[in-house]
Amino acid sequence: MRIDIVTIFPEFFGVLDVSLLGRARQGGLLDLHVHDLRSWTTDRHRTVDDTPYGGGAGMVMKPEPWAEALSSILRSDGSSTLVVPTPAGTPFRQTIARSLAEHEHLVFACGRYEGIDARVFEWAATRSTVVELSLGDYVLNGGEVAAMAVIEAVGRLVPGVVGNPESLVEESHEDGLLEYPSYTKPASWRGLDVPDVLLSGHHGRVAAWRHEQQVERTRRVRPDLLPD
Ligand SMILES: COc1ccc(Cn2ccc3ccc(-c4cc(N)[nH]n4)cc32)cc1
Repeated sequence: MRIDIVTIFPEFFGVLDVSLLGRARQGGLLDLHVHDLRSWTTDRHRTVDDTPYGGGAGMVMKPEPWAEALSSILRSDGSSTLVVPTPAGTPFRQTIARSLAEHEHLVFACGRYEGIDARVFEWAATRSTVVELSLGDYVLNGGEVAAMAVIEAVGRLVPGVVGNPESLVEESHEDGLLEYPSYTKPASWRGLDVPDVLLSGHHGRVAAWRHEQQVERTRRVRPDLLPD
């Protein structure tokens, strides 16, 4: 999978050189490139924003630099998917992460200010698939944090990135339920004991207990995830 990120803060993504995704990049599993939007400006001040038509506070990102950047990054055969973090997007969930992990080329458009001129996405939709995503019902200052979260959630699903694919199966949201509580040594810690069933060595009972814990935790914390 190739991932391109366009941002006015390229240094923000330095962290993608470390940890799991860093190793995946070195191993050639993830081909990740970060671009500075200002590279596609033509004026002396490298301007990327201007005042909003219709008035209002803040500034809007100009369409021209974005069109120049995306024209040189989006694939000409229409196979690219443009991922646009925005407060007004579809809520990002594990189902979307799984779907995006199947795509060959993801391009992340990280806006700032009050967002990007809306015509950019109308134009981009004629040459790519455009997916507008919200990280949640709260407001960030730009798209970078959201893009980082989506890239990590998607990147870890790419075959080979996570050492043991089994560990991807029993995770929160993977089967529509929250994960069960996990424990490790010591069996007793500050007067708190690991549930006996986990020490029983009886795999069937352990599996049943873990599923019960998933359902109970989901019912308590996220009843919205349970079927009516
Ligand atoms: C019109 O209201 C606003 C419009 C934009 C902004 C700042 N901003 C600029 C680009 C950008 C991209 C994503 C997000 C974002 C995504 C989620 N889930 N929260 N916030 C925020 C973003 C603030 C408010």
